[in-house]
Amino acid sequence: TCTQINKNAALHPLWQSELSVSGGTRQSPINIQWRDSVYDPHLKPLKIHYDPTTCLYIWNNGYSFQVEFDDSADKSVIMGGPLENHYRLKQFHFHWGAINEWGSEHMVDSKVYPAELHLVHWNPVTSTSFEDAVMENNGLVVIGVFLKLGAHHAGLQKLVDALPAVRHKDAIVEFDVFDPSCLMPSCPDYWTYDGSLTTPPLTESVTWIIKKTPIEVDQNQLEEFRMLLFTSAGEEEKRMVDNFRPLQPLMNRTVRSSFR
Ligand SMILES: NS(=O)(=O)c1cccc(F)c1
Ligand SMILES: [Zn+2]
Repeated sequence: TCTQINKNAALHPLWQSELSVSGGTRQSPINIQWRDSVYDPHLKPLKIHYDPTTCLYIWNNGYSFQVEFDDSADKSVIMGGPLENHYRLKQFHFHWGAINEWGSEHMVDSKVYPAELHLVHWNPVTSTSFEDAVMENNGLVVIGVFLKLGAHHAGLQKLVDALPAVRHKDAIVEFDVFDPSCLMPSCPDYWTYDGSLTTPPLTESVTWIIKKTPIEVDQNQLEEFRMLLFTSAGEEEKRMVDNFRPLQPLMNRTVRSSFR
């Protein structure tokens, strides 16, 4: 069952510290109850300007595959939405399940998706580096996009084609021009709430922006994610699946929506 898997996910070495993060009041991910979210008319449209030439490389960090960007200038930035200033794109990565029945970190009315994309940005106005921003209140903004099973996603395929080259933990391959805007749904609607990183250090420094509408990817593309490995070359192979954190308590938080 889903809870059983969640427990397994929580016991994965990565999240062993999971059980020890006490005192957290704004942990992620959460289940977004649509009817409890509050429409906020002051929320602006999210503005996204990614420069495809800032894309650097793709690598397997042992719990996901991650695409890193050159964040030494304000070239790939987001602004607007709930944000007071602009934030720089640092990296994006995914979370997914062993089968299509689960895999996302956030849920909407307890509906779970087979995978979830996270685009990670940091605040260059209040921090001098991504590493600093990780420790800053509202130092980070992560845009979450749900993936659902459906049509082939041509933009994603360029990423999928690079995955065999980063099958093992710590593998890295140059990944040149890529515009992650192609992974964004066209619908502007989103929810936003204050939360945390969903992997260690689990710091409570994230303004989450969760897109309401999923993007569609096909079965073959999801299966390519599941062929990655948690393990390094030479170790006994462990498939990289179920790399999501279990739901965390909402506690004293309100989820705002940009749409009625
Ligand atoms: N999964 S996540 O909360 O987006 C995340 C985890 C760790 C580091 C980071 F920059 C983002
Ligand atoms: Zn993530």
